[in-house]
Amino acid sequence: MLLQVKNLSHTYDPDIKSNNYTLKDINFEVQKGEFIGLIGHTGSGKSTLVQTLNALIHPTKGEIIIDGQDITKIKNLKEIRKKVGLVFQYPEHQLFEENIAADVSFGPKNLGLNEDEVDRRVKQALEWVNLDYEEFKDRSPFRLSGGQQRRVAIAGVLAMEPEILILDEPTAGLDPKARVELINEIVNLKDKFGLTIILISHRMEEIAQLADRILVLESGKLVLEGSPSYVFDHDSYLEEIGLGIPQITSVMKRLKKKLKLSDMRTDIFTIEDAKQEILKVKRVKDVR
Ligand SMILES: Nc1ncnc2c1ncn2[C@@H]1O[C@H](COP(=O)(O)OP(=O)(O)OP(=O)(O)O)[C@@H](O)[C@H]1O
Repeated sequence: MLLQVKNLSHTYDPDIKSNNYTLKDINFEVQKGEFIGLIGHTGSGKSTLVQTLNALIHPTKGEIIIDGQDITKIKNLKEIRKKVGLVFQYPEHQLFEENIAADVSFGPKNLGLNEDEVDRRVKQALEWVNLDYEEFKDRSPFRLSGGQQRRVAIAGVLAMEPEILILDEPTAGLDPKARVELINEIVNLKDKFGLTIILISHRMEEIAQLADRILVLESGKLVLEGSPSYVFDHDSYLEEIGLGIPQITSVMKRLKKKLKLSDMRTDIFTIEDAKQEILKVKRVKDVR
């Protein structure tokens, strides 16, 4: 088991007896190479949770065990940053160096690595996010498209070679084309390098297509957990807590009900899969 979160609670209130907890007794596990989707209504505690995972926030109670070690007890933050990389919402706001190579090398340099190793990591990280090193290394991060800036910011975290990559709404504010490109990069990171990823997103389509498993937070509690098929089958409950299901899944559910197609699958997350399922059900009906 790569990550175990045990009885994790957090309050921002200095008076911990106030019972004003943002995270409430959260327990979950993540296997190496898994892609976890983290969803929840705004203010449910998603960002707080992921910030405890890379020690930006010290939780009020509980354990976060990575590779058998409770990171809430580790004093050396560099040790934790090597294990867990966190890409914040709008990470381009944190680009600050005059060129891209300098920006991406900031983290590895801070680890005290030698120059050759820093260079190797910068080249590799840029390659991982599909930015050509020679073409981009000397360019200013401020003269890139929004999608490219985001990729440079992600490269900066990847250059730390973390075991777990956490992305907090990586596609927020990008246009559809840049969004699709960035999602493809993220899929590549998992498929090619077997990286363990935790992704926060308000876009249910994105989560459904990417995640192996989804965690649902509501008012600081982990209220639902399972495969996309399982989680998005709880549409009434999700609606109650202010969340939707992917639009295409909703269309399939309505079609099934309206046309009384009892055999039709509704755990469908892409237009292509919807088309195939409708054709399949139609063929079965025609044969009958
Ligand atoms: N630094 C802080 N001090 C006090 N309260 C905070 C702080 N950061 C967040 N909170 C509160 O904790 C709760 C959870 O916030 P958090 O940002 O973790 O939610 P979220 O699910 O990530 O929301 P969003 O989807 O809007 O990003 C909210 O009520 C928020 O106001």
